[in-house]
Amino acid sequence: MARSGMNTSGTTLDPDGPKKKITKESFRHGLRIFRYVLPYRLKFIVGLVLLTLSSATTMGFPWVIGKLTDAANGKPFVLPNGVTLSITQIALGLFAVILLQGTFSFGRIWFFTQVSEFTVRDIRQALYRKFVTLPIPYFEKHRVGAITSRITSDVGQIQDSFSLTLAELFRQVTTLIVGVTFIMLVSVKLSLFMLLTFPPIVIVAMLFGRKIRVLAKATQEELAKTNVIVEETLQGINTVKAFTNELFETNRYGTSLNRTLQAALRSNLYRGGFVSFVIIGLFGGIIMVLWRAASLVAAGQMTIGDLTSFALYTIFIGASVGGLGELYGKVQSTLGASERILEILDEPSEPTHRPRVAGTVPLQVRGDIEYRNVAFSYPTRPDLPVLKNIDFDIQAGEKIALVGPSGAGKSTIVQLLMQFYELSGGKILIDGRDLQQYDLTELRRHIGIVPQETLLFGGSIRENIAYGKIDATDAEITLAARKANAWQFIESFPEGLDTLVGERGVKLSGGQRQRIAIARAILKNPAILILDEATSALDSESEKLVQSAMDELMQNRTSIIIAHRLSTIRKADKILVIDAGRIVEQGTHDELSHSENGLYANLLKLQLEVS
Ligand SMILES: Nc1ncnc2c1ncn2[C@@H]1O[C@H](COP(=O)(O)OP(=O)(O)OP(=O)(O)O)[C@@H](O)[C@H]1O
Repeated sequence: MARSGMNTSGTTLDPDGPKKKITKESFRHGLRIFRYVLPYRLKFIVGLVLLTLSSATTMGFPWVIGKLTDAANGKPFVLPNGVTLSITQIALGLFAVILLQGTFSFGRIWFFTQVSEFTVRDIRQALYRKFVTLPIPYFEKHRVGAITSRITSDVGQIQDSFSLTLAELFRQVTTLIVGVTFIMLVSVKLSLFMLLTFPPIVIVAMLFGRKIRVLAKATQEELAKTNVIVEETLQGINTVKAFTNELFETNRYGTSLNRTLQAALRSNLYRGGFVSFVIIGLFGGIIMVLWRAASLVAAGQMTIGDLTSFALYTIFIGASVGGLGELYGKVQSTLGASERILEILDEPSEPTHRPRVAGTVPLQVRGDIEYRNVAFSYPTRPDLPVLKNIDFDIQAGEKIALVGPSGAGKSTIVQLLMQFYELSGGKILIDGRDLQQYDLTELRRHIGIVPQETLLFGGSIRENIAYGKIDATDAEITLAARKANAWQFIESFPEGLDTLVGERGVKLSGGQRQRIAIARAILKNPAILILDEATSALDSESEKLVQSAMDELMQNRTSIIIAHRLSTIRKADKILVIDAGRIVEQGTHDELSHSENGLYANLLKLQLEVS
């Protein structure tokens, strides 16, 4: 699970969770993400060449400055062919170096960012395609927040890497190698002295920095905890007040705030220490090197120009050593992110959307259904059998009602028909053929569903109805809406079918939403229909409209209804009474209502009493 750090304003930072140690294995694994770069390898190579050139020009800069300083000190710069360059000429050369450096940098950024943008788009696309084809159990085992952060923050992390980190890494390493070579060329004695002084200081500073990061993270975690308290109590403010726990909650928040404060103070102590260490340690080191250098210059073993070059290279080297430490952390996060992304991409998809074998006709479904000794437990709770030995037949065109107490397993029975889960035992046949042998997509195309709670997507009513058949014409949509008794209310909106619904649109009532769902199903025109009746009561007018729309929809289809209303149950050809995952009774309404001690007769009595 990704854990998010928080900055002091409480927004989420650093979504990469626990960092991984860079091992050969994790490195090799993370590198697989590069296959998404392959299509853009030409751009990548151009970027790399420009990066090399820009690094080279950067490294040439201190060298030319040294020559300029020497020229100022009366030691002219002589080219290998014997030509002496004037100060102006050297300065012009310096200008040329900078001009090149600027141009190369532009090109490098342009090419690398292109590669990263294209790559990131492809990775997001691949992830999304994977998400929607993952089987349902995956979504029950993982939180949606965790899944979406793969496509947002993890991909973002990778984007940074391709556009920045990689280039930085390359540059720092070349700076280090070239820089050390150059200072060695300038003065071996001073270089050795410098290398013994500086790197240890930089390494200590890095360790210091790491400690500070750990402490900062602890502060952020404490802060996150205080935020949880605020959120929790504000969301449940009614409960807080009803239990008169205002003082208790205030104290709880206060305690948590104090913990944040302590953590923050501790981290600030280190922060202060770090700054004074940098001032004393780093500048102390500089003083020591300068002292040594000054002695060398005084002894005539080194020119002022060499000293200048040397000092500049030293600064470059120091910066790159420091930068490498930071980059190490970034590479770690990137490897972690890419591993998490690859993990999802490697998940097996549902075998949907298999291309149809050429020459075969589209699947026709009549609608005979058989459940043969079906046993089932949910993958998240494998030890809890939800269905046991479910065995029944439905002839094409029949209406079957599933009734039974809450939690009996009715919804589970119909979910299995959609093949959302794998059976633990037994089999389900449609038109005499095992469900397993169907192409999932083709099969689901023939099953329609009207759920208890209709999910409307943000958009127009038209789009929401057309969800049942994406390419439906306006006439088809209108006809479906009419048949679903939805046209009346749609017409009453000024924008008609274009009325926006969902989060930012009009709010439809429960009955209206159901009729939209029915219109969707009518458009889809499936051979098999699953109706999950809403338990919440509608007013009688709305109830009548929904009921007659459902009757219209059920005509000439095999229908399985999770029934809560007597009127529906009476009309069913057969009723299956489910209790604790078994079929305990089956028959028509008349048969079952007369069996004295039957569960159905009892449920019936209860419902009559309620109404
Ligand atoms: N996704 C799931 N993961 C794990 N267990 C589940 C899941 N969905 C349902 N269950 C469990 O399976 C059992 C049967 O649930 P199901 O939803 O099929 O009952 P139901 O008869 O449709 O109930 P209701 O009438 O209240 O909707 C319940 O014990 C429930 O807790």
